[in-house]
Amino acid sequence: MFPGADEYGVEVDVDADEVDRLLSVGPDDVEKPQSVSFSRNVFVPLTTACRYTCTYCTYYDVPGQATLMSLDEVRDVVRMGADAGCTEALFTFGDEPDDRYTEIHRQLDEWGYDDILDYLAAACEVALDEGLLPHSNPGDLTREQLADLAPLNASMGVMLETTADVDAHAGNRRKTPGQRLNTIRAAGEVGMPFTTGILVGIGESWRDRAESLLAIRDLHERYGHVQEVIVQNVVPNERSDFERPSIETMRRVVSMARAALPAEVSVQVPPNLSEAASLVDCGVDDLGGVSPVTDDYVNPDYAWPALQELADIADEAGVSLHERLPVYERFLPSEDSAVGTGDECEWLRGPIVERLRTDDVHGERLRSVARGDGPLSVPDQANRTQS
Ligand SMILES: O=c1nc2n(C[C@H](O)[C@H](O)[C@H](O)CO)c3cc(O)ccc3cc-2c(=O)[nH]1
Ligand SMILES: C[C@H]1O[C@@H](n2cnc3c(N)ncnc32)[C@H](O)[C@@H]1O
Ligand code: MET
Ligand code: SF4
Repeated sequence: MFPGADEYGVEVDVDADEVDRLLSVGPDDVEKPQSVSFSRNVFVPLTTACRYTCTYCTYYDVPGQATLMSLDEVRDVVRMGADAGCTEALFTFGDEPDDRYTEIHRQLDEWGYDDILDYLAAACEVALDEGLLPHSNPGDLTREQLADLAPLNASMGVMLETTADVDAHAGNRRKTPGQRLNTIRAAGEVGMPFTTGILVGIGESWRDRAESLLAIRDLHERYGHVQEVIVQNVVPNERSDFERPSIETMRRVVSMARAALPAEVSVQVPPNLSEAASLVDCGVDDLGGVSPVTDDYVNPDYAWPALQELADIADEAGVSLHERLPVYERFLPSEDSAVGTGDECEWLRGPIVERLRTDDVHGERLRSVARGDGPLSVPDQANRTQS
């Protein structure tokens, strides 16, 4: 069983024969997708405080130096995103800061919030109010924490990273495979469309990669909630000198991911970190969230490609490009229009469905993306006086 799995009572079924099968899979064994998708997002790094210290990470600040965005700042950035035609507010930040971050706890207390997740809920409400669909990745969560955030998120995510016990997660405050798997399972239990993935090049073996992908498949087979699996290559930064995996390595891991996962689960690579055009024929069918207005705060040295570059990636790979919402189509309410009319939706809760159906300029935009009205169509600056 994987490290830490006992502690959380997570049992995942990883078949040894399947691991062996995946170890022999390469680019010739998978089908090329017909199209690739992406989502237009605005990145909201709520806090730079984090209870962990992953050695590959340049995102977090040490206690005493961490920052917390105010809700006014959140509103400014999501509004800018909505005006630029984005559909997604991406809330990704440090895992729930521990007691060492007195500055963060003091500030949250002063603003009247119990903890960072309570504050995240308020930030999601701001994003919805400004016309965007929240996708939150605040790190590891319990089922109760996920259930509290579920009504305010179109989808959520956490990278499994790896099922292996790697030095990159060493130390007494660290990610454990058991806790990550527990988070992915909890998302399934509450019925939350979910993004997860593996980080490639942090000291894991080929066998670990195969096992990680099969662990994700097993949890998806139980709950049906995994919408996409990110195959993310580690990149060096000013804090760490991890070697970037070669393109041959990435082609083989992406092929493995495609061969491991059922067809309804997308395989994503981030186009700012990887040579995406050379990975499409290995099964990549999604380029993730791309922002016209904010940096990738997790990997700030790696700029987002412009929309034209995404079109070029698709062209070079010989597939079409289309824009999607942060939640994949199969989780949307099903009857009639792109976002349905009935009261029943298996996956999305009231505030999200209401946002999708609101009769304003942002609702129009979300519905047009849901209908698949043209890959690169962005309205001219959304006119607020009309909304
Ligand atoms: O800009 C980034 N977006 C990241 N995203 C955003 C992601 O590309 C999109 O939000 C999803 O595709 C949903 O549309 C993540 C989302 C997750 O749920 C989990 C991990 C990541 C990782 C990153 C990342 O490193 N940088
Ligand atoms: C948000 C996600 O970003 C990834 N992440 C963190 N640091 C790096 C890095 N140096 N290179 C690539 N990905 C990274 C982790 O997988 C995390 O879960
Ligand atoms: N801290 C979270 C995690 O590692 C969110 C992404 S990293 C900024 O899962
Ligand atoms: S990757 Fe996430 S959990 Fe790890 S140190 Fe960075 S912010 Fe914290």
